[in-house]
Amino acid sequence: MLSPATLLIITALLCTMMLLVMLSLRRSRLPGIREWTWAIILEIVALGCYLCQNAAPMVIGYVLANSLIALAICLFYAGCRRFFRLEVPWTGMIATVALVAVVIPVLRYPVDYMNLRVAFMSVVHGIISTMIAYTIIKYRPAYRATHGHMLTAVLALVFAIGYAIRGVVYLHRPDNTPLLVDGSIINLIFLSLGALIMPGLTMGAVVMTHDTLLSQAEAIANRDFLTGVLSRKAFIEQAQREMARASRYGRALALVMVDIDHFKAINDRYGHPTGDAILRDFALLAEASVRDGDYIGRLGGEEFGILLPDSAGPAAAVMAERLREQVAARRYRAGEQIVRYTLSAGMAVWQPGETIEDFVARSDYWLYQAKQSGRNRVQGDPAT
Ligand SMILES: Nc1nc2c(ncn2[C@@H]2O[C@H](COP(=O)(O)OP(=O)(O)OP(=O)(O)O)[C@@H](O)[C@H]2O)c(=O)[nH]1
Repeated sequence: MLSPATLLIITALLCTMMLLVMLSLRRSRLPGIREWTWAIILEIVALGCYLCQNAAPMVIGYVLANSLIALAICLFYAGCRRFFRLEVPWTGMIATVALVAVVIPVLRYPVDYMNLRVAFMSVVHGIISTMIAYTIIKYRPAYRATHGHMLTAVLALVFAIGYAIRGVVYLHRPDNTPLLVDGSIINLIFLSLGALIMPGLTMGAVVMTHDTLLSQAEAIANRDFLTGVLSRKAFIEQAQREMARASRYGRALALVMVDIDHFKAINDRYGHPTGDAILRDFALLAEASVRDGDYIGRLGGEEFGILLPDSAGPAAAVMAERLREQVAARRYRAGEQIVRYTLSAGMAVWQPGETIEDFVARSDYWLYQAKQSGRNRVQGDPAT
């Protein structure tokens, strides 16, 4: 049968493995990793102190061990707050650890109120585990699947409930056998719960970190770094998905190609950084001008694509013309100077069976025509 001491040794090994995984994530520089790393280090040290309970001075086996355990769970909570870029309530956390450091010796000397100590520590763990679960559920990203976050929150809740039960059970425990000696099944179950909390939560933190890193990598791959609109690759992929949808449901789909006029001259006259700022300015104007569900992508230097699902020619022409007018009326302030710019646009409505290359080429053709006939205008296929 597993003894309490063996359980603690296994936990310490588990924590060490989770520490190595956590250390491997430090390079990501995500907030929260440092606090989570310290939490697991302190947990390992606390387990060492517990194991020495019979050999070491009482202050190490009881006061230091419990204070470190409390500090570890507080630091894990701090890591969660930092992960979501929230303020960390350091004062409350220091007060909690100080309370543990005071209450534990009071419940140990001169009379050993062991069951009361266990109940007290269970309350501390239960409250902080609930706060961890609440923080993760409340602040998890709303715009994507968050299985890793939910896993961690559910784990924290399970631990909170387990600690609540443990507190109640130990308050009603008839004998006062020390936990490290008590080989009863109920003690082993509760010890396992306490032993698993830090490696379990750390595993959840690792999954949340991976999830965040993956979504950051996706954003980098799919977004144009200068303007924040879709990259060329992501825009073309989206256009292909919308073409399939238009084909399946017999819906309209329009593509407007936009090119800022005489952009080279803007760069030459005001400098490259101002040219960059104009590209960002245009992207902001375009984003404000399209409907939810439309897509904007930067296809090359100063060329953008706007994809309008469920829009036939007239609706797309109205949108393109409105954007052209807004840009022509725009006075962009760059330091002391006011920069004015215009755009040319070519528009095409997707024809069933048409490939993405032909669709883009048709819009490009009309963009070329708009440039040739004097710029600052929108042109499109007369059939649309
Ligand atoms: N500032 C800035 N300039 C860029 C960027 N990408 C491309 N360009 C510049 O955009 C300019 C495009 O010039 P052209 O292709 O001659 O086109 P244009 O001057 O806009 O002339 P038309 O399109 O015929 O009206 C080039 O000078 C590129 O160096 C960028 O990311 N930032």
